[in-house]
Amino acid sequence: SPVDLNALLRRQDVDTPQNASLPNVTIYSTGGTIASVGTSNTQTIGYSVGLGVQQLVDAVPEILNIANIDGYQVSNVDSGRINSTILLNLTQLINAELAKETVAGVVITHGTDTLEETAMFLDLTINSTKPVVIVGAMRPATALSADGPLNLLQAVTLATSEVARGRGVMISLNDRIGSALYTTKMHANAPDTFYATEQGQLGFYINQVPYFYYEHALPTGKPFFNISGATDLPHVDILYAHQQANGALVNASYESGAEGIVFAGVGAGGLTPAYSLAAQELYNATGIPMVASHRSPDGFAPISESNGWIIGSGPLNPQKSRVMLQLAIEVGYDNEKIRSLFAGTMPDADA
Ligand SMILES: NC(=O)C[C@H](N)C(=O)O
Repeated sequence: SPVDLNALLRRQDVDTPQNASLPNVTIYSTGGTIASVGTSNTQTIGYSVGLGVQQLVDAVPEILNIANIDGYQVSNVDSGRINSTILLNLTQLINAELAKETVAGVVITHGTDTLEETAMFLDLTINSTKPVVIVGAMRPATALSADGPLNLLQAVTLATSEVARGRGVMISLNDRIGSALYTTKMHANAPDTFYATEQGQLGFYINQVPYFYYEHALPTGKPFFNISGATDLPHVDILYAHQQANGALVNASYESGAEGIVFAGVGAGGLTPAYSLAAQELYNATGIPMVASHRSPDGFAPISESNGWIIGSGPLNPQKSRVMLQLAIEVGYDNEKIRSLFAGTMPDADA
């Protein structure tokens, strides 16, 4: 492995009793509000990350009735600080862990702000049908009505569940189970923040038991990228479209090293005039892939014809499109292949 995992990571043998009749679940702790502490039990903003994976498990002894737990402290940061190194470590560790016959599934604890990006990245790079569950919280561990402990209990339960297999990476929070491709953070503060877009939720917990609405299924066109040799991920920026957006940002992005650009377009992926002009000029000069997504949380940016220079993101939102584009560039897709990749996610696609 190109990344020296032993140097970067400290395996924490979470000290829990082992019960041979229970399944084994490994928890990867990265930080976020679920691992945060405030100065009082009423503080729900301005708290800091501080708890390790052992403390997260200690707070919910009920978990030990469900699974034997092993854990890694992969990072302990606000999710705005998650980077390619952490992502690559996570996917390499998890792929190795899930290859072990003894492991039933894994849970990743994560800040909610960028949780959907990590979920998308893992979903496209983990090669296993075992459950992979990413979970967070909106209230710090010290708050009255902290949501982390029950969310963690549900996530571990899901990771042991036979019916959760073959569904890709699942985002689990506040009783809901959603897919990595179609779940997005909708509220900046409230505990009930993760909602699926048009494509719908996968399932729900009733008395902490996961129920799925549909038989095993994966989102249409969900690819797998083998990036086991990657040491970094390509620089891809997102430019937000709005009235009178500044076209100079397009070149600034390229000049600072972007290998691809995603636009959070207006409506169904509209770039607005100055972005459009600058982006087409940049494309003519460099050929770097540019993807038009939609700043509206739901809907589709149509995939353009193969002779068009811009590639529609289909249903994927800008942050998920960025992850998809980074991975496609990393494995060497050309622009036509990238176009087919996004086209594949459209309902009814036969691209
Ligand atoms: N609720 C949260 O976890 C938010 C936190 N700022 C994070 O994303 O790390």
